Amino acid sequence: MEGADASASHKYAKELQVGVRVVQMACSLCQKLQKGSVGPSPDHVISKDDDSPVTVADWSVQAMISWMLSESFGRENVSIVAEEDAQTLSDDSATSLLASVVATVNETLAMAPRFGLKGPTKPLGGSEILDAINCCNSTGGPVGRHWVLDPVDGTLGFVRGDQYAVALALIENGQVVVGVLGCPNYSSKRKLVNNSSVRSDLWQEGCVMYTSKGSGQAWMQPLIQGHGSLEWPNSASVIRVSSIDNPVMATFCEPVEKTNSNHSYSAGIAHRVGLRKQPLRVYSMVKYAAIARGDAEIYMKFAKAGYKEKIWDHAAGVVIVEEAGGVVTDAGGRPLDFSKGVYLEGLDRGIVACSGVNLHEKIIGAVYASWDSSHL
Ligand SMILES: Nc1ncnc2c1ncn2[C@@H]1O[C@H](COP(=O)(O)O)[C@@H](OP(=O)(O)O)[C@H]1O
Ligand SMILES: [Mg+2]
Repeated sequence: MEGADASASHKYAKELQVGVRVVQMACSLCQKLQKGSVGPSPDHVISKDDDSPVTVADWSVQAMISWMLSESFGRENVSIVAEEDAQTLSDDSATSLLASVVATVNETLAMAPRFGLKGPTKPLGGSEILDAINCCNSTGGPVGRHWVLDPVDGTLGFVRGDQYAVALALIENGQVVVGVLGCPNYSSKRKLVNNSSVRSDLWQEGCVMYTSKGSGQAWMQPLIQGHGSLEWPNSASVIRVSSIDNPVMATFCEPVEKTNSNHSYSAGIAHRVGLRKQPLRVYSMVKYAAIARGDAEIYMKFAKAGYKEKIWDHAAGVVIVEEAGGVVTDAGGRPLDFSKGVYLEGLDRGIVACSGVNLHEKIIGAVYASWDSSHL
C-alpha cells in the first residue's frame, strides 16, 4: 500500500468490513424505500422537535445497524452515538409507523447472508427494534470506542428523490479511525452534477466509500444490487482527491439549503479566492464523497452563529477525505475535534474541506480577510 501504514488498516480490519457490509445493507434498504417498493411512500415524513424531517428509513437503518453491530461485536462492547431516538415511534398513536419500521428492518435483516453477515434466527419484534434504536444513545467522548451513525444524512435529499448518505464511523479515544459512507444515488461511474434529481436509470447505481485512519488510502465499491452478494475483497477501487490546485479550475460544493450554510458568504470567499465555477449544491455528506473521489475540490459550510455541528454529520466524511489525500479543518484552520461528545465543540465559524493544501490555505486566508465584513 502506497504511503500506507498497513498495521493501522489491519488493526481495524473487522470493524471496517462489518461497517461496509452494514452500510451496503442500509443503502439497499433506503433504495427500496425511495423507490417505494416497500413500506410507505418516502413522502411519509414526520417533523422532529427541531422541525427537521425523519422517515421510516432513518429509524429502520438505525435499528438495523445497531442490531448488526451488537451481534458482531457483543452488545456490551458497543457504544453508538446516533441521530435518532424512538420516542415518536413508541407512542400509542404510531403503531402503523412502527409496523412499517419492523417490516422494513426484518426484510433487510433477512438479506444479511448475502452481505456476508448473520441475521437473526427469527424476525425481530417491535420492542427489540425500539430497543435497538434507543440503545444508540451514547454521547461519545474522549475515551474508548464509539460508533457514530447518521442513518440517513440529508433526509431532505432523500424525500426529494435526490442525494443522501448513510454515514458510519468509529471513534477511538477521540480520533476517527474508521469511516464508511454509503451514497445510494451517487453512481460509482458518473460524475456528480447540479440538480442531480434521481432518474430511473440511476436506481441501480450508487457507491460506498470507506477507509481506516493511517491506511493512506480510501476505497469505493459499487452498491450490491438485485440478488448479488458482497464478496471481500471485491470490486473496490482506490479513490483519490483531485490534483487541481488552481482556483480557476476548481469546483466548490455547499449545502443546498440556505438555512444550513450562508450562500452569500461562501460566494464572497469564492470571489476572493478566484473560483469561477458555479457552486455544486448537494445534499448531505455526498459533498465529502465528491471531494474524496475528485469530482470537486472544495467543500465549504458556514452555518448560522449558534448552530452546533454534530459529529455524525462529519466523522465518516472527514476521515475518508483525509485518507484520500485531502485536508479538512474548521474555518480557522484547526482540525475538527471529535473527542468532546455529540457536538464539534470549539468549531471556529465553519468547515472547509479541500483536495489539497494550496486551495485550503487560500480559503482559510480568505475567511480571515473577510470575516469582519460578514454577517453570519
Ligand atoms: N440550521 C442548520 N445549520 C446547519 N446545518 C444544519 C442545520 N439544521 C440541520 N443541519 C444539518 O445539516 C444536515 C444536512 O446537511 P446538508 O445541508 O449539507 O444537506 C442535516 O442532516 P440530516 O438531514 O441528517 O438531519 C443536519 O444535521
Ligand atoms: Mg445528518
